[in-house]
Amino acid sequence: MTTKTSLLKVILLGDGGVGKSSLMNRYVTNKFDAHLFHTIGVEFLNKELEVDGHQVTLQIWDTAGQERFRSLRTPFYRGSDCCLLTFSVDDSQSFLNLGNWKKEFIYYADVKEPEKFPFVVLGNKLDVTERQVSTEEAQQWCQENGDYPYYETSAKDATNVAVAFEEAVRRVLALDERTDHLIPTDTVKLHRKPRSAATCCS
Ligand SMILES: Nc1nc2c(ncn2[C@@H]2O[C@H](COP(=O)(O)OP(=O)(O)OP(=O)(O)O)[C@@H](O)[C@H]2O)c(=O)[nH]1
Repeated sequence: MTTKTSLLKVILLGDGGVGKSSLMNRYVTNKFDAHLFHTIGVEFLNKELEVDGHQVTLQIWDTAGQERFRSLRTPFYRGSDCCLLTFSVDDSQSFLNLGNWKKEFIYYADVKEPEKFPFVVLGNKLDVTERQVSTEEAQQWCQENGDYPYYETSAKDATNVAVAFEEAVRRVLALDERTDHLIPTDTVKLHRKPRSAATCCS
């Protein structure tokens, strides 16, 4: 019997500097770089995992948060199975911008039923001492905007990073059986390259 693996595309969106690349790198390579450059365009990494008995190849797309790279990132929104809306708990503006990121995603990904789409919200840089966004206000935003799961993460010390990505997978798997994503595992090695050649650098 051939084991089946679901190929899921998850995209990280949020303001420049909130830690999207760091979250992806922490999750996939378990490393943290305190001196990352801004992402230009989009890049992705794959991670294989098992969630509740399902084999999954998670394709994590990391996008450039800076406005000047908007046209380089939006073409990659389509086909996303889940969107991780990310802000930094020490940057209130990045929190205020969550709604804009959601709108941008829905528009460019051409989401037909936005109220059903699985968004997960990440409040990153939990390790910092000077917060500008409280847990309560972030939870409230999530509740009022679609009852989204909310995770406070630290890419620096790895707090909640894996559980947040796993929750994203659970949300997608819960939607349907993902039959359109089921591919034999022996074809999945196509996606095992550490970095996509089609991506730009950070
Ligand atoms: N203290 C702390 N710093 C972090 C954390 N995550 C990221 N950083 C730092 O924040 C800076 C920006 O991180 P990036 O991962 O490049 O942010 P980004 O959201 O990908 O930025 P863009 O590529 O411009 O969209 C870097 O100096 C990181 O080292 C964290 O959890 N805690």
